[in-house]
Amino acid sequence: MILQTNGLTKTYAGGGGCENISLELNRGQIFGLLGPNGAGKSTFVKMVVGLLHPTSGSGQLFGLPIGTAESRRRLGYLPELFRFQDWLTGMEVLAYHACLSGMTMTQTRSPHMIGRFKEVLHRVGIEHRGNDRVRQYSKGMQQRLGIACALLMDPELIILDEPSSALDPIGRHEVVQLLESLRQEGKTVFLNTHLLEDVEAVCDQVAFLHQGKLRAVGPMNELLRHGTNWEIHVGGWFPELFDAVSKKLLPGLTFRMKKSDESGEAVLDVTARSREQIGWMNRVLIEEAVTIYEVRPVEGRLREWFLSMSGAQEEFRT
Ligand SMILES: Nc1ncnc2c1ncn2[C@@H]1O[C@H](COP(=O)(O)OP(=O)(O)OP(=O)(O)O)[C@@H](O)[C@H]1O
Repeated sequence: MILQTNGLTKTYAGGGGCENISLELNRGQIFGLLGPNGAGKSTFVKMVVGLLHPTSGSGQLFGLPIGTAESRRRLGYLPELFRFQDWLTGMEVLAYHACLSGMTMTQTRSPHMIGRFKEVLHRVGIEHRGNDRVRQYSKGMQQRLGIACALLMDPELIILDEPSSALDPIGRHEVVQLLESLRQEGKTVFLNTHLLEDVEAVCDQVAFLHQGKLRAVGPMNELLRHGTNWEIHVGGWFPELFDAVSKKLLPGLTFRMKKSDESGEAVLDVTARSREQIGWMNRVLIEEAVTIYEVRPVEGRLREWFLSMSGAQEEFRT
């Protein structure tokens, strides 16, 4: 096991933080931690890398207590809000990070290390800018440099907090490819991100944080299979029913009209947290004298899952 946390909790003075997080991360996995803004994702990661002291709970990295220098030796980390010394060149930033990892300046000037700096810059696609100062980099290039810093010492575990937030679609695609190549090399990756397409493309395991609490964790295929999206084909539908039905729904249960025609036949696209909620939806429809012709699950997508887990109460009308 690479990472294990037991009831990890951080409570900030003004509230917020995260509560009682127990997670396990196995070697070779790409793990995606999802959640809306302010859910507590960065707080969790900061405790794991030793930047924040937990209020309670514990964790082990490589079997060593989190927060210790020893537990960090095999770890590469890209913080969410990174700021580099913008008067340094990309190569110099990497040399500085090598020194932070325990090397001397003389060692960073060895042909081996110069080669390594060029290699990681190449890996993130900015090798041609290595001798330019960081202040001349775009935000996306700085983010790429941050990923290069995380990979620099060839860590076994790479923790990336929002690695693609400043990248254009090509850059994001390249990050997904990079993550896949890291997995092929047997590395383990922990990813905090809002970019659901990236998570869908690459993660094996997904956890969902909401208001500081862990709401779900498991293999992505399994979580999506527990399908949150259903189609209900009905008869006897008329537009005024939309509000009547909406008023009776439970948190996490939402629907939109997918199709409807003048004869009163309609297809409702329903997002639910559980099968029981679909039972409730059927009951509500029957109470409104709607005829149900067919109820069937639709293969889930991460976006729908994310919205239903967040308890999004938005209803869409088409
Ligand atoms: N240093 C701090 N002091 C006080 N409260 C904080 C601090 N850092 C974060 N918080 C609060 O803790 C909660 C979780 O914040 P955190 O940054 O961990 O969330 P997040 O899921 O990473 O959000 P985002 O996706 O927006 O980066 C929020 O309510 C936030 O306001």
